[in-house]
Amino acid sequence: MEDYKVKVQNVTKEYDLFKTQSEKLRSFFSVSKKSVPHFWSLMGISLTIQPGETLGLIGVNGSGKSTLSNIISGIIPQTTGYVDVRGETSIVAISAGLRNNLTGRENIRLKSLMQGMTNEQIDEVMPDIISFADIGDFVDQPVKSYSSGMRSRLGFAIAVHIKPDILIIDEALSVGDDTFYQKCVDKITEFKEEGKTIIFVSHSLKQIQMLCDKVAWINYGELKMVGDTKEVTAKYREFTKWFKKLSKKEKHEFETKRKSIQKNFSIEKYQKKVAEEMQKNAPDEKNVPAKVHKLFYGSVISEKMSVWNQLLTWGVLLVVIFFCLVNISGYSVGHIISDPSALIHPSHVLHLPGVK
Ligand SMILES: Nc1ncnc2c1ncn2[C@@H]1O[C@H](COP(=O)(O)OP(=O)(O)OP(=O)(O)O)[C@@H](O)[C@H]1O
Repeated sequence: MEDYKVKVQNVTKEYDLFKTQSEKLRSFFSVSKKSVPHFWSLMGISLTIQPGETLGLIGVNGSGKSTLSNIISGIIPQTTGYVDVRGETSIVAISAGLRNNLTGRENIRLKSLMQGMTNEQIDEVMPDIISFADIGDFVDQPVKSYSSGMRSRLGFAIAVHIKPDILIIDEALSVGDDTFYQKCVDKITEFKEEGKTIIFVSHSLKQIQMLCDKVAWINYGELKMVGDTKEVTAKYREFTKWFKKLSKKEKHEFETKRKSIQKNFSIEKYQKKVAEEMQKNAPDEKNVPAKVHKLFYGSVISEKMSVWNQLLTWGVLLVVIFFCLVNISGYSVGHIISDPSALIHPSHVLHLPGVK
């Protein structure tokens, strides 16, 4: 069996850019394919992370790093593709999961319980988490009153103390002060020494170079490069240097072009391309399109209703309405079927008091 901790294969993520909630609801029930603008945040990412490896995710703002780490941590589903996270994994994405209305202490208990810890284990680790987070009396205040630094410190403290198998750190070190930063780096190093797997999302190439064994550069929804930390960060630096030298107009044009590719991405064409490549690499392989279809959709729960499900929903709704009307009319179902007009001439005659 292939030895990996995390494997993502041909992963895409599509967002519908609805303007209002009602537009979203209408589209859910609509059978017609009236187009809503789409945006493909990821356009086919494949990578593996070995046990004990620290993978850095880099890329410009909006390139899809958080989308990918959220998919790996199970916070959001992928649109297509295969995601396998192995072992007894308890993943914590620091940027996510704190409940604003609960206090720091309640959040610690909630997240720890969700990770499968018992109340005794939580009581034992609680003082360590509070001390690591260094949020003082705020621990009994609702998280909504915290500064971004305090939130991040609490998130990080919980994440590292509940001892996950895979730790996902998404931009968490950018908000703390130097002392906290050093504490986090020490903790991450401790994790690495214990052989834990880490996914580290950061804009700081210095942090990436210090902590990561391997780096994946996500560029406007695509995996531009994955491999040795030094090589990938050097290429990324070249790119950012080139980008910074562009004029404001050129930067805008470049970004508009990239975003337009993400808006017009065709999943059907991509699926076809993957099938062609697979067939080219293994000419004797049978049923390649079906295999690729399974790879794309086999482990995905559709966020949208298929046409059949929509028709079924409408069918059930109409049957329910029909039986309600039959009930109100007072006739039998057989009678209504033979004479549908009876539906609008109920058999009951309402006698109002004092009216003959
Ligand atoms: N819920 C959503 N609906 C629509 N678009 C979204 C949604 N979430 C993310 N996106 C878009 O997907 C793209 C990728 O976002 P993501 O947050 O993954 O990027 P990122 O690389 O983590 O960016 P940053 O470095 O700024 O945190 C962005 O263009 C973003 O606008």
